[in-house]
Amino acid sequence: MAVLDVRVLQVDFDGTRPPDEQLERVAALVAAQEGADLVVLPELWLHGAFAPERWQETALSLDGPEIAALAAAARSAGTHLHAGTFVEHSDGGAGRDPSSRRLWNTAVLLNRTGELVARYRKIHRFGFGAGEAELIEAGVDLVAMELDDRQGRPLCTVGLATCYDLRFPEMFRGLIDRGAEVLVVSAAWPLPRIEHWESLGVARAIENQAFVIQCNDGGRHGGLDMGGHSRIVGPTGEVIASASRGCSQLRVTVDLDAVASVRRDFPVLGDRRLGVEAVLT
Ligand SMILES: O=C(O)CCC(=O)C(=O)O
Repeated sequence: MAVLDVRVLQVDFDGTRPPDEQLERVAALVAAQEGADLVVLPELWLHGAFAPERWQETALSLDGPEIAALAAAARSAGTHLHAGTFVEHSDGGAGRDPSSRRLWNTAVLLNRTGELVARYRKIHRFGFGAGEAELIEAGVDLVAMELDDRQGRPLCTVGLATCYDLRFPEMFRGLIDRGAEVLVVSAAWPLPRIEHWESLGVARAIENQAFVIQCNDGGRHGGLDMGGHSRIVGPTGEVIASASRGCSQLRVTVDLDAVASVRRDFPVLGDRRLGVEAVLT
C-alpha cells in the first residue's frame, strides 16, 4: 500500500510579528515534522495577504535566506515541503528602481533534501482589478510534480494551486491531465466566504477523483479574519480531516491507492467530452 504522511500547518499572521521572528517560528514547526512525507504551509504567511502595502518591501528572491531557512527545516525533518506562497520579486538587474520590480505570488516546493524542485506562480489573481490583481503578475504555467518516498522511489504526483485558483475547475483538470493524484491548495481565504472554500474543495476532489489538501491561514491578514478550516478531502469527496480557526495542525496518513481504485471503479473521467460545444451545436 502506498501512503503519504501529510502534515498541514495552519499558521497565523497578525502583522505585528517581525518577519524574521515569523520565519524562525514557522521553520521550527516544519523542522519538528519528522516522519512526514509532505508538509504544507498557507499563502503569504510571511508577508500578509490583503496587505499589499507591505509587498514591495518584503518581496524576496527564491535564492535568498528565507527559502534557505525553510530548506534547512525540510532537510532536518526529511520531508517534502510545500512552503506556502511568497511575494517573489525579480529585480531585473542591479540598480533598477525597486518600486518597478515585478512581483509574483509564488508557491515553492522543496524536496526531502531541501532542494527547490518546483515553483508555481499563482495564475488567477484575486481582487477584481485591485490589490493582488493590480500589483502581482499572473503566472502562466501549471505545475505538477512527482514526490518520492524515503528510498527515492516515485510516490505520487501533486498538482499545485493557490487560493482563488480553487474557483477555476479547468485549472484542476489541467493538473490531473499532468498526472496529479493529490491537489494541494495553499490559501489566505477569508472567513466570510469559508463555506465556498469548503464546498469548492470537495467539488474539486469529487470531479477530479483526487485528494485535495487545503491549507489556509489563521489569524488576521490586513485586518481581515482568515477562515482557517484547512482540510484533507479524499477522492470521493469525503472530508478526512478538518481544522477550525486560528493556529492548527492536521496530520493524516493518506492511502494513495484510493485514487486509482476510485478512478477504476467509477471511471467518470473517461467520459469527458472535450469540445463539447461543438458536439451540442
Ligand atoms: O475566492 C475567494 O473568495 C478568496 C480568494 C482569495 O482570497 C485569494 O486568492 O487571495
